[in-house]
This record gives sequence, structure tokens and C-alpha cells, in this order.
Amino acid sequence: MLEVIDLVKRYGEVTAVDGVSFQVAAGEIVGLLGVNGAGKSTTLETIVGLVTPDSGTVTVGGHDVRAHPEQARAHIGFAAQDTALYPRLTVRENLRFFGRLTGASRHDADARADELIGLLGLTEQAGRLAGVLSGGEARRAHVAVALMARPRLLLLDEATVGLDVRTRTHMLELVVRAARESGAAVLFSSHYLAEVEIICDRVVIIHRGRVLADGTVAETIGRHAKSAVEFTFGDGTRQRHEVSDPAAELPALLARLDTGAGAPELKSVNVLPASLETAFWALTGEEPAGLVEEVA
Ligand SMILES: Nc1ncnc2c1ncn2[C@@H]1O[C@H](COP(=O)(O)OP(=O)(O)OP(=O)(O)O)[C@@H](O)[C@H]1O
Repeated sequence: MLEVIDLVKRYGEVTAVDGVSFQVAAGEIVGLLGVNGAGKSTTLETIVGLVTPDSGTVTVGGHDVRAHPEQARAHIGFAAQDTALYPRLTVRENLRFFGRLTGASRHDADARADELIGLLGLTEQAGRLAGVLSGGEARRAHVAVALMARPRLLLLDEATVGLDVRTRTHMLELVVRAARESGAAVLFSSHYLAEVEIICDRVVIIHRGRVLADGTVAETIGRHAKSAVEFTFGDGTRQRHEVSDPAAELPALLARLDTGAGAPELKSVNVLPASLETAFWALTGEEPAGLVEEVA
């Protein structure tokens, strides 16, 4: 449904996307992962046609996005990182308006708007002006807009940011249903690796504009993840050590710790099993931003 081939996008000195290729099939959920500035949003914006690449091609449902933008875009539902709703229209009016924009009849747009209001748990907010919604409510309404035209390709840029645990679970269920029941191809950018591990069939990890890994969650963990031992010190600093066998290697790691005068006191020891997070860390040398956010 989506094919990205050798995409390059430069902004002056910065190469935001540096030869990115991957595919998303109908009914498949692919996680697009990377630290801040890795090139995720630029990739998504190029797929939608908002950004013109320096080179490379994007096809959606077999239509080249640059040669046939109308046909390609007709398949796409896009929820960008910044929520875009008309503040002076209510949630229901926003949905109906965007539905009509994509060519739905008044009757169909109204029916689909009501369906999505129910699905996204926005019944109470449906009559409120979009401008007064809370951050989490606005994000749900924003994703509802992307779903209005029953897209065959759904692009979600950090769709779960700012959602509480219950709403987040609800949103993830909806994404899974869009893929499993409606057969949509879903490209899902996120910093929350735990949720990616749960819902995504495959993950594409990008770093400095390049694809470092592309495979199923299990393949990515199997190929790149190692378990780790993490020490946290009294001054708030942390040290991570990749290890194959934490129990066997812990004594040696502890013995090597600096215990001299002025060295920070060891506060806790954490064993991190091999996971998508430790794979991400091994590949990029960095922690996913979502983890830091959740800890803070
Ligand atoms: N319009 C622009 N002009 C100049 N530089 C840009 C522009 N858009 C993006 N960049 C740069 O390109 C790089 C990739 O940015 P991008 O927004 O694609 O990253 P991201 O992976 O989506 O990051 P985040 O997780 O913070 O949203 C960054 O270094 C960014 O500063």
C-alpha cells in the first residue's frame, strides 16, 4: 500500500532524510521509531506530499505521490504531530467539515462523524468548540479527522502523546481495528516503545535520516537487543552496561564501580531484559525520548 524508495530531503546543511526505504502492506501496522530529529516527521510529510523530496519516490496504492498527488492522497488519512482543528467549530462540526472536504455526502459525513465520536469516546465533547478541548481530547479529535474518509493508508505522527493511560489504550485499540478490520496500512510514529511493541507488526528504526533496522518486533529484538544492567547513583546519574547474562556478570560490574572518596553513592540496580527498548538503545546509542518523558 505504501512504498518509500531511497528518499532524500535536505534543509540547507541538514540532511533530514538520507536514503530512507521501507514498505507498509495493507492490514499491517508499522512503527516508525527514532529519537527527536531522526527524520520521522519529514518522512511522513513527504509521503503526504507536504514536503517535496530532493530525490526518491513514494507510491501510495500504486500511485506516485509526485506524479499523481490527487489519486495518492485520496487514500491517505494523516494525523500530523500538531493538532489541526478549527477552534471555532465544535468537534462534531470539525469532523463533518473535513468529511465533506474529502467528498463525502452530507449524510455520509454526518454518520461517519457520529460513529467516530462514539469510537473515540468523544460523546461528551462533541458539542464543544475545538478551541476549548484539553490536549488529550484535541488529539483524539485530530485522529478522528484522519479516520473520516476511511483511509487505506493511515499515517499517525505521535498520536498518543499527552493521552492518559485509559485513553491511550483506547486509541491503540482503534488503530489495531483500522488495520485488522478495515485492512488499512498503518504507519505509526511513536517514542513509546512499549506500545509499539504491543501493536506493531514491524518496526522501522531511523537515526540521523537513515534506516538502521527494519523487521518484525521479534526480529529486531533478536538481532539487536541485549539485556542490560543499569546503575542509578545518588547524584541522579545512570550507567548502563550491556550484558548477555545479568546474574553472572553483575558481581564483576559491581566490583568495577568507583567507590573512592567523592564518588557518587550507588542507589539502585536495575536489570533490563532484551526488549525493543534495549535494541533501540544498542542501535542508536540513545534512549527513546518517551522513556525519559515517562520517567520525568
Ligand atoms: N523546515 C525545516 N527546515 C530546516 N530544518 C528542518 C526542517 N524540518 C525539519 N528539519 C530538521 O530535520 C531534522 C529531522 O526533523 P524531523 O522533524 O523529521 O525529526 P523527527 O524524527 O520527526 O523528530 P521529533 O521526534 O522531534 O518530532 C531535524 O534536524 C530538524 O531540525
